[in-house]
Amino acid sequence: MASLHVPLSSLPRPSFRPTGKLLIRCSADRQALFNRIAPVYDNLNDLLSLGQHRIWKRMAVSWSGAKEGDDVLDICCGSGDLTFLLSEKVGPHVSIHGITSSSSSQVLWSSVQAVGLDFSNEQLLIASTRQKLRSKTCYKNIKWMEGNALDLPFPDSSFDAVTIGYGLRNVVDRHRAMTEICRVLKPGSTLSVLDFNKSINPLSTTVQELMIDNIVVPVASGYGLENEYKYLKSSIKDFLTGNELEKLALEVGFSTAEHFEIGFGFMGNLVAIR
Ligand SMILES: C/C(=C\Cc1cc(O)c2ccccc2c1O)CCC[C@H](C)CCC[C@H](C)CCCC(C)C
Ligand SMILES: C[S@@+](CC[C@H](N)C(=O)[O-])C[C@H]1O[C@@H](n2cnc3c(N)ncnc32)[C@H](O)[C@@H]1O
Repeated sequence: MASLHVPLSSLPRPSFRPTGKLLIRCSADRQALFNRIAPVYDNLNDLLSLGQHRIWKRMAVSWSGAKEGDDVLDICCGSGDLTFLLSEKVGPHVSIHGITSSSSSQVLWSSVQAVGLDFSNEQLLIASTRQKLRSKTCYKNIKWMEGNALDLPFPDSSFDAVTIGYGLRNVVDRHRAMTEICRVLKPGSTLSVLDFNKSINPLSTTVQELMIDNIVVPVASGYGLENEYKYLKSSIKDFLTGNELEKLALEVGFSTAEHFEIGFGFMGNLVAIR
């Protein structure tokens, strides 16, 4: 696991209003934010969620229904947590070379692929570095792509399952993103959207905000990332509730959509079938 001791000087500098408030208005600002936090992103997630985010991500991938032999896509993949979990679902789990006959002919890897797409090159660099450090056969079939969730570079009906973890809240046009996801999914296939839960329960909202203000942001400020993690609270405030996410999915063409609250109500997962 990468060390948390990343020199602040190595992090690219953000742009601020004269008031010192970080601007996160457009795609470029968000791209820059995720490039800046990339070196410490995984470790801060482990620390700040006490490792729970790994359980939530496993739940999201299970809900995607991804199975052996499927073609799968993880949008806004970041450092690849969900992409790795998807590749474990779709395989292959033994080296094809290992099951070849005695002939010396090269056997091509299965066409099965788990694709991780993100527009942050720094996040993708972390993802591909992690992939190189892992030995599981299935990880060899992961392909990392730099691209935009709002304009997916795939034909219609390309994938058997799609995940987007902590990404939908961060794209600048959620309707367009969901429309694109619906387009690239095969009919009858599943989208699994994991993100923070914008609760309709005032107490849950208050506790979530108190934890961000009093634990998450102070810890992040130790890495010079106070404003980047302050963005979390405003982005959740601007997000959609579970019901609104279900409505959006049906609006763009999914046949069914259901939102589940997880992580003590702090997180949520939308499961939508094309
Ligand atoms: C994996 C998690 C968050 C990913 C993430 C998403 C974003 O949109 C960000 C935007 C800006 C900076 C960072 C992120 C980002 O890391 C969820 C877990 C990590 C959270 C940072 C911690 C959230 C704490 C919860 C409010 C309460 C957790 C309770 C748990 C039972 C301990
Ligand atoms: C909070 S991270 C989530 C990473 C990973 N899915 C996870 O669960 O840890 C959000 C990611 O979304 C990416 N992102 C935001 N908007 C995007 C867009 N329009 N196209 C592609 N990636 C985008 C960011 O670069 C960042 O890596």
